Amino acid sequence: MAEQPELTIQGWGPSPAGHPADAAGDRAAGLEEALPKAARRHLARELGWTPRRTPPVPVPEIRLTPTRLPEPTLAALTALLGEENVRTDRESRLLRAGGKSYLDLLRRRAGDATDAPDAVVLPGTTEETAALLALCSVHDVVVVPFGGGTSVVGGLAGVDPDDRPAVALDLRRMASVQELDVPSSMVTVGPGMRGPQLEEALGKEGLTFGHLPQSWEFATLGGYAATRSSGQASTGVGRFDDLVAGLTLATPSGVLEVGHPPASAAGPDLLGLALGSEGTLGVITELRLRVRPKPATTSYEGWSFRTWAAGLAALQRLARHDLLPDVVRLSDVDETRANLLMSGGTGARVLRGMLRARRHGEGCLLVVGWEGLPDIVRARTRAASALLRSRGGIRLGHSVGESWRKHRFGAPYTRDTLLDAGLMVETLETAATWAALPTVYDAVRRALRESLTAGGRRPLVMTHLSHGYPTGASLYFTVLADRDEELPIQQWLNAKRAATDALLAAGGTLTHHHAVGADHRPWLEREIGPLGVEVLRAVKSRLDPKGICNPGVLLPD
Ligand SMILES: Cc1cc2nc3c(=O)[nH]c(=O)nc-3n(C[C@H](O)[C@H](O)[C@H](O)COP(=O)(O)OP(=O)(O)OC[C@H]3O[C@@H](n4cnc5c(N)ncnc54)[C@H](O)[C@@H]3O)c2cc1C
Repeated sequence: MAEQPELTIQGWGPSPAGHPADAAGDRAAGLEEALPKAARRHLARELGWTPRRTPPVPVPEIRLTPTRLPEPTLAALTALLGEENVRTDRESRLLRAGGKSYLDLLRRRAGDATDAPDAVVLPGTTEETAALLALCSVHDVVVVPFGGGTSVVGGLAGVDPDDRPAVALDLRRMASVQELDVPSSMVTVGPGMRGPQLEEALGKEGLTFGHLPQSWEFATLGGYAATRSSGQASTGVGRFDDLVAGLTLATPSGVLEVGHPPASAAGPDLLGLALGSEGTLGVITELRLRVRPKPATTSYEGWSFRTWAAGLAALQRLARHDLLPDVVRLSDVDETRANLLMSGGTGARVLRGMLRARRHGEGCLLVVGWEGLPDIVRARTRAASALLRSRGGIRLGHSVGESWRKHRFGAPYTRDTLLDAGLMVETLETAATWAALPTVYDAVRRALRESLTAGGRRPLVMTHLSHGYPTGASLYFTVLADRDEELPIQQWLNAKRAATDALLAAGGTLTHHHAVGADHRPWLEREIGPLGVEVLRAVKSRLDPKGICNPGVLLPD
């Protein structure tokens, strides 16, 4: 198994040389190199923030409690998996301590990893995983499946109401292509595989998978399935759910095979229970995924709308006529302004000047991308462009679209730099119908502003629409504020609570693609109702009677 880059313990990955994120600025580069002067000034003015050095505590000083696994349990785990696949060393445990939410990073940066798993276990097959779950049930050990470790909702928190010892079940040994069925456009893979490895394997056959979330470099296919992820091209290729033809779920009560390609009417679809189960029902140990030919043509371009409302109306119109591009991303005025300032360079300056000259103000940037056969791309582009233009859109050309594509994995690297300079940086997301989107947008921004405005501090809330559907779209909010160094965790918890209440009240979903995790579970009942929660509990207690499978997430207390 080839070594893959690791996420860092206190942030995102170390930027590999030559990675596009280098242009956005990696953490070693520091604030001055990561952000152009105009962007630093803009943030200071908007936020009431003075840049300062707030580096994380050195890794050797991070606090970790001794493993709580009793000796007989460790011996049983070792007898099952072999010594090299049961790890209790400091680094293995630190690397699986939680995910990559702002709260996770705050804790790790402050030197706290007391919530790290007691051990890391690495099964190699479905059978080994099932045996491991049975063993952990007997020994009363909590099991938290660990894919790429990129959860942003506390999905790896490992919290157990009974405070039992916990292991992180790392899936990296199950990370290969097992079968490629070209006539059926289907690939069978291990859940520990990451996107880049899958694309490399498929590319040799002229195929692609096409699921590209911003966490693509590190997240795993099993993690995508467990959280119902959505990638940047989901409007075209579909959500991850749409791409799963079937999967294998190892549970403490046995192994389930769900999904019957190409389609089946044999009762309710059990695949839907496994997708989004977040490790609470067992471990996804194999995935059968839909693949497609590599697109012969890709075309990305930028457009500008005078206002957010005009951009929304244009996209709604595209959706109604089934003309939405494969990638669609409309930024509001705040995000457009910040992105143009952050990208710096002559291109952004020329663009701003051109928009002003056409009395477009700063506008709202729309990035669209089409992929597929040349004739079809051409026809779709032509029809969609005519509609965008008729709704007041100004075409900015391919360089804007290509620039977004080049830098699209860079933001998490920049986040590390901003955290080092005294900022709070976090994102949240939802989805709503076209009718409800404007209300949800206003309500969330208002809630965040009210919660985070205090003592000279003001937040910057930047929003974009992405993942379009015939019935609505997803909204993604990025929030920056001067960090409250006294109560940084409370500062974000208050804001998140206010935003979540607001988006639910306005008709948004609790989560469109980040999942429930530990952070959203107090609100799950509001989304699916008390009976819905009882149904999920009943399924869990049948598959996981001892409640060892990731008990800290999804289901409310
Ligand atoms: C910077 C950044 C950008 C992101 N961008 C996106 C985005 O564009 N789109 C998006 O959808 N998400 C995004 N995310 C969220 C995250 O990447 C996704 O939720 C992803 O699906 C998690 O995959 P993972 O392999 O890292 O899973 P992990 O974080 O390891 O686990 C996530 C949850 O799934 C469970 N789990 C993992 N593997 C399995 C398995 N094999 N069987 C059962 N349960 C399992 C875990 O126990 C946990 O509850 C982003 C996160 C970050 C930090």
